[in-house]
Amino acid sequence: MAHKRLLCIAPAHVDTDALLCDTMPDWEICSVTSLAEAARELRNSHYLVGLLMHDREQQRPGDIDTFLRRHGNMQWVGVFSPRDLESTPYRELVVEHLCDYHTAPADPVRLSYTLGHAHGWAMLKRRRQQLIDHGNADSPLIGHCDAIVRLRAQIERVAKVAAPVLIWGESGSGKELTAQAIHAGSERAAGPFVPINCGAISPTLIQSELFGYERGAFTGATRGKAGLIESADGGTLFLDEIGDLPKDLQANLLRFLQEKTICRVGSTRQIRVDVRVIAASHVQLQQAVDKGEFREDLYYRLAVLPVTVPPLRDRREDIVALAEHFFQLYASEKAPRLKGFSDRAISAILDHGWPGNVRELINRVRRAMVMSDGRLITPEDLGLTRGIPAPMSAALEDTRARSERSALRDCLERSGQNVSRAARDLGVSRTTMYRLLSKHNMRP
Ligand SMILES: Nc1ncnc2c1ncn2[C@@H]1O[C@H](COP(=O)(O)OP(=O)(O)OP(=O)(O)O)[C@@H](O)[C@H]1O
Repeated sequence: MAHKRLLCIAPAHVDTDALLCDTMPDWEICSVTSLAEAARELRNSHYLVGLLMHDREQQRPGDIDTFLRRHGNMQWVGVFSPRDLESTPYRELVVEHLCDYHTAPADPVRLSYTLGHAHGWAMLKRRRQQLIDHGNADSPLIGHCDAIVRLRAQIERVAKVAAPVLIWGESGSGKELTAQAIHAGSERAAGPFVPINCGAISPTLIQSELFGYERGAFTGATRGKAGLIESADGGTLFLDEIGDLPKDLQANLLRFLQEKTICRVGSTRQIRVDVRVIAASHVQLQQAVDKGEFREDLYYRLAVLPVTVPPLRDRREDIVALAEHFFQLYASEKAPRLKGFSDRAISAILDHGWPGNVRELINRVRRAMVMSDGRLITPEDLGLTRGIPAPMSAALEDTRARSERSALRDCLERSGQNVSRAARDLGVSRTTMYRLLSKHNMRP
């Protein structure tokens, strides 16, 4: 059992020994009388739990807010007079920063239970953070379900050999992450990992992008340039959406895979390149081969080691852990009061089909973290309300409008009233940003 330590901030006239020591004999308690003294103590010592017994004469709400914001990694319990709790700034403090509160005069026994719970809660959070920080140190892929355990084992196996890998998986399921993991686990880990999305480069440019060009190869080519294959020398080339590679380039790629040499556009000189190729596709390439859209010989060259990334809907046991991982990952974008997911949100996450896979999950969680108005993310914040008994639509509209207004205000404030930056932070276009500002009668 971890040693329990409490930092207690109380006015000088409160006898904290008499209040706490009898009911909390197993705790080590440090009592201080001001926020400044508490800040000094926290610079030198580590505490999981703090008790703030409010001193109206000495502590203004703004000072308490600044102090608790700075020390938000602890669990704080407050004791306030009933009069304090009638005023909005104090109620805001309680909601924003405290895990629980009592009204003065506090009952020692009840207070000791609350502090015990706060300590248990802090331990759980610390354990979860340790898992997030270190639990997956060997693999960037979060998850413990059978499908991910199998995928990790496959990655480990194919990383050890040099043959080409063909990764299949739905869009957003983690194909590039899988390719990165194979590269990181291979002998080439110190070399470059060069990704290229074959579907995103125009067919007229892809040849020179991949193979490079010599000076004078075409109008405007005033200097020669190495292509992506050359720049991956000693490392791994990741060809995403390989099914989109034009037919003539499929022939060039096949030649490179067979001969390990390339020819820049506008040159006949063969350049030897040492690259491992990992290709990926969201369509079953075999079907493209059957339809004559993809060269069969290239397919067999690439598919020496096939790896399948399962869709998120087949990894139900991991979805909540992934959602919580991304909540932690983007914690700096959320309001301090936001503590996690409501039970309804967890049910909605589990019920959703995730057609956009992990990328959709990331986008929904990030959006919810910006839009949420409360302490816990709701299905509405995630945009997952289908199939869940909805609150009355007027109330929902009202909640949504309030969320939008507060997200717009926060983002504009953070960006120094810069509309483009605020739009980027919110993940919307500038046009949508202006539409939202006008809808809410707001001006940057
Ligand atoms: N198991 C996982 N653990 C943690 N993050 C993941 C996991 N799977 C995917 N991601 C994250 O999800 C996002 C999408 O993954 P990735 O880009 O690898 O998917 P993809 O299948 O290559 O997508 P596309 O087909 O659209 O190119 C990335 O931010 C990635 O880091």
